[in-house]
Amino acid sequence: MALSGVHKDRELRVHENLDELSTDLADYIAELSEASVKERGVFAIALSGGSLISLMGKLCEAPYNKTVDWIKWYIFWADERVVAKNHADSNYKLAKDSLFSKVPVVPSHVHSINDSVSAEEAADEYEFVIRQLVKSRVISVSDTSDCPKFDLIVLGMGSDGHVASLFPNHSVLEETDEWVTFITDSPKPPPERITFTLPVINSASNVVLVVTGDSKADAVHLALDDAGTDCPLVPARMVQPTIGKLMWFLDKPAASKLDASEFSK
Ligand SMILES: O=C(O)[C@H](O)[C@@H](O)[C@H](O)[C@H](O)COP(=O)(O)O
Repeated sequence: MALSGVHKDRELRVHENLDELSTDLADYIAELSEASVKERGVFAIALSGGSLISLMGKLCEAPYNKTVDWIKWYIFWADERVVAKNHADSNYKLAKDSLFSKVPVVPSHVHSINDSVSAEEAADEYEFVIRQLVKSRVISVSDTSDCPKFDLIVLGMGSDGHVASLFPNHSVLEETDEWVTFITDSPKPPPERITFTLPVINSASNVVLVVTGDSKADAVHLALDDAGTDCPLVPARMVQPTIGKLMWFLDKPAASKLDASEFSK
């Protein structure tokens, strides 16, 4: 690892290269899975789309393919594009093809959205599914709110600082009543998406942000450094788990505009 730093309730790990980052990410997720299965008997994980999925790929290789207790995994999407499940844009398809077709997850534990209804209906239905699984304790409930407490939510970040499908200056950032909401005007195509809201993300036991490449360096700086009041508030900066742990996995180009003081804190 090139550098690491702990500040308040978040930790940053900056890696020399993507290979090293992927190994560390697989180790970290495997450890969280083991701890959760030991404590609760299950591991409820929610994923986003984008490059983080291929960066999670080592989880499906030795030794993790054999050591992770895959049948205890319950898989969700922190955001999903409202397209058919077999469409190239589907986050479900991406994760299935790259990860879950390679390890013995239980098909009925994989909770993808209903792709045959509108974005609004898909969000409502997805929230209903999550509510049922909170009732049956597959997903825990937050100690501080009525929100679900996922064992882990894995997020990427766009170069505009968006996370999940929570985009800068979008009213979706203010949604606090719903657990899952929808947008029809995503600046990143495709336009129709469902997304966990900030209260749900911030209620998780663990949140991981996986961000690589120099096109993200400005947004990483805005998300993590002590920015002035005239700096734009990027959604990634609003990811602040109430009780849970926040971990950023970065490569050196993505971390290139961070204040060096981050690493001595
Ligand atoms: O479905 C999506 O589009 C996402 O969930 C989105 O939030 C993604 O994670 C980021 O845009 C980062 O994507 P990249 O890592 O590919 O840049």
